[in-house]
Amino acid sequence: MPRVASKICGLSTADTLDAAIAGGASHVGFVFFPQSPRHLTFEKAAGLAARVPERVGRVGVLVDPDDALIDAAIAAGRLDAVQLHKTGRERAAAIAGRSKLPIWIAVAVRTRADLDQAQAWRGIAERIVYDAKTPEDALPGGMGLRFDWKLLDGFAHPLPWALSGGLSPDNVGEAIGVTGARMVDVSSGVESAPGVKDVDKIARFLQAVARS
Ligand SMILES: O=C(O)c1ccccc1NCC(=O)[C@H](O)[C@H](O)COP(=O)(O)O
Repeated sequence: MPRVASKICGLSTADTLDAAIAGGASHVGFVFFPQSPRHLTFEKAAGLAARVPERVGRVGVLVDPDDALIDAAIAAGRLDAVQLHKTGRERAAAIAGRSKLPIWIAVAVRTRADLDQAQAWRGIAERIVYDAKTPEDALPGGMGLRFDWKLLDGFAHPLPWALSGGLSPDNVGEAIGVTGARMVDVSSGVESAPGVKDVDKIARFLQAVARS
């Protein structure tokens, strides 16, 4: 088991899912957001979820979802956790109560002040995913953007957390060294084109994490 856990997000094919599992990912991410090039139909998610062994967590990535979407995603993806983007505190608490699953909250970071939002999630979220803030008209994640990792220096994390945003096989070792992250999350950094995961990049990313 590597010292640092990894979530490979936005998987949509059996071969890239298998590469993430074989490479030692602790979690795999399934995106349920039609605007994303990584969006999964429920049928596809069910097929992928069936390939994931018990030791690997299945995380559903959703953007302010309604109950019908949450319920269908949990069932199809056999989810172990729900990662929420752009979802308010009350709504996230309702989703936690309804789903009985751990909630991961994406906190969009550009400045040090953005980190303070993490405090509000005590008692609701199991984990904070610090991700780079994206432009208003863009996807809330999976954009390959990174924030200044130094912003995390000395920050008193209220909850377990993961580092995300613009990570790649070439920079993840440095990112772990600078931030002390115990979990990292990647999507576009292990792709050859938006939504197209690359088995070699996935393997290189997980090897770099294992070395750090
Ligand atoms: O990846 C998506 O398409 C996506 C769409 C809508 C909301 C969230 C999304 N991704 C969330 C993730 O967990 C990504 O892994 C994270 O944003 C990092 O992405 P990247 O910078 O491309 O590694």
